[in-house]
Amino acid sequence: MSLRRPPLPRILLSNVSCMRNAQQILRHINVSVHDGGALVLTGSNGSGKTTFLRMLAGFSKPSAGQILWNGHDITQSGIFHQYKLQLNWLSLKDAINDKFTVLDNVQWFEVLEGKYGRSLPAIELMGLGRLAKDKSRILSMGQRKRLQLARLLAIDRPIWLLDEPSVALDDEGVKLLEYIISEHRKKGGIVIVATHLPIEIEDAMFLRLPARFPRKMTLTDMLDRSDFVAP
Ligand SMILES: Nc1ncnc2c1ncn2[C@@H]1O[C@H](COP(=O)(O)OP(=O)(O)OP(=O)(O)O)[C@@H](O)[C@H]1O
Repeated sequence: MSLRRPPLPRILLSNVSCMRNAQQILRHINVSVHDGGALVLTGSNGSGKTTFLRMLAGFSKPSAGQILWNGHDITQSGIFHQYKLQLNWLSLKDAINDKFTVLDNVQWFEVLEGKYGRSLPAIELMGLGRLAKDKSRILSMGQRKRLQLARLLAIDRPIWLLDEPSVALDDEGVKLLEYIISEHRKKGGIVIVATHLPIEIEDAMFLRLPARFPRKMTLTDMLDRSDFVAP
């Protein structure tokens, strides 16, 4: 009988902690993500969701523990060089040049990636086809977000790191976001999302980061606690 080893997770966080300005933001995080997997980060404002994504993107390093990609520590320079080519980062800063057309704002990234022909279909899928030749400065907030999502599709890298991707999207936009996440995962892509808003992602793992500054207990909290005895 041959015993097959379980496949190595594509991404593994092993006992990862992160400090910012001498303050502990993330503490002892252990999580693994396989191809086709999705991880949803939730938690209150300031709990460290963006910090988590930035660490995965390599913008900051863990203060303890390791982030492994294919079993290799991403902070090693040779590995990081290959790892960063796998990443597609979507943040609240949209990096849209208002003077460029909608199409140019997607195509420019696609060309840098050495790819061709994906931008217009992506823009159309995201419902911006009619605006493709317009200057990006006329876009609404939700349309700007759709443009960012079109970029994800045009660049087409395997690991998506999405910081609040549904902010400013209408219901149809959220459905499109859910659709492209699902299609990406079917191809073996990985999606890691920080969000406050509900996004339907099938079989996603959820990681709720604890509040960094828990609010003070109110009288109601105290009365709700079964072990609380009034003085
Ligand atoms: N550059 C920095 N230097 C020092 N502290 C920082 C820095 N960036 C973020 N922080 C702190 O790290 C903590 C976590 O911030 P982070 O942006 O990761 O939270 P978040 O969960 O994404 O919050 P939100 O839900 O508001 O987007 C916050 O207390 C914040 O003040």
